[in-house]
Amino acid sequence: MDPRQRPYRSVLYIPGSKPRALDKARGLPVDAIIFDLEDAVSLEEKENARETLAAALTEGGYGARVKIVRINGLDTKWGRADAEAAAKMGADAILLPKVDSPADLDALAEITGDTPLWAMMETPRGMLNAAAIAAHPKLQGMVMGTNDLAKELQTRFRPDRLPLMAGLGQCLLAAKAEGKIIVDGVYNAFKDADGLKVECDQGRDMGMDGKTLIHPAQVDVANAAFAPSEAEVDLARRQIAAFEEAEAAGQGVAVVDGKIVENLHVATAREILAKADAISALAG
Ligand SMILES: CC(C)(COP(=O)(O)OP(=O)(O)OC[C@H]1O[C@@H](n2cnc3c(N)ncnc32)[C@H](O)[C@@H]1OP(=O)(O)O)[C@@H](O)C(=O)NCCC(=O)NCCSC(=O)C[C@H](O)C(=O)O
Ligand SMILES: [Mg+2]
Repeated sequence: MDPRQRPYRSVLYIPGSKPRALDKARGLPVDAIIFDLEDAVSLEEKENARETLAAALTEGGYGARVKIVRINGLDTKWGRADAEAAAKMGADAILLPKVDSPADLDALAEITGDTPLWAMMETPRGMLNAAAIAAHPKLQGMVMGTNDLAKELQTRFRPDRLPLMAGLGQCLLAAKAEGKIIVDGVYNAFKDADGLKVECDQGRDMGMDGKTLIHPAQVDVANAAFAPSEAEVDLARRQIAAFEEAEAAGQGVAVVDGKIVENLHVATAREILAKADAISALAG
């Protein structure tokens, strides 16, 4: 399936060092997995995690879930070996942390060849260079690293994420301009389903494709928030039908529920139906 057409509602981080979690993910209804060698893995476990992860991916069992390996930065002592190993793990993509500029992706691509790349967007310089990073020919998707970004910006946590909005907006514009996937940052309080829902809804409203997650308990909330609702699907069907009827009558505009429907609304309606179909196909 074209990577842009498939759902990315729930993107779960799994520490590459934890066999139980690596196994559990084989049965979780997530759209994508980030197999992590970076921040979820302690310094003592870095080398072992690479081997544990390679064994889990060789064993397989992750089905249609998109498999993304997050390596350590190339400026760390593990980065190069991670990149070389990740390129042989059969992953769908490799995720580079703390991307500051397209040159960081060039350096990774020299090691990983044709494997598609994803970028962690989590530094002030990365925000400023978001357009150039999104335009990189090997880049498939962006992941917002809101913990690192908050740290670098010295923000305080706010439920409305106002201090992060400039960065989130900048990366969204960049990703959309280049037709790349973009998924939102994690919600750290993994037992707070209500707070997670608020943040997922905010990300969905902004146009994010999905949310990165840190615990299985967060999956259902994200899947629901980033899927088209029944009401949205129903409206999309009615808009398409009304527009086709208007067109047949020689008109360029239809009216549904008191609101105009033009070509561009029909395009959005078709995208909503395509996403709903893709989600049904995954579930089936
Ligand atoms: C947060 C955790 C440390 C909690 O772990 P734990 O106490 O083991 O949780 P539970 O006992 O509730 O776990 C229940 C079962 O679920 C499995 N589990 C837990 N987490 C995951 C997971 N992420 N994926 C798959 N399975 C998971 C446990 O193994 C239990 O299974 P079982 O025993 O068979 O019943 C832990 O959830 C965790 O480590 N989460 C990941 C943390 C992480 O990935 N952090 C790094 C990513 S966040 C980040 O870096 C973002 C970015 O860079 C930024 O800057 O913002
Ligand atoms: Mg980070």
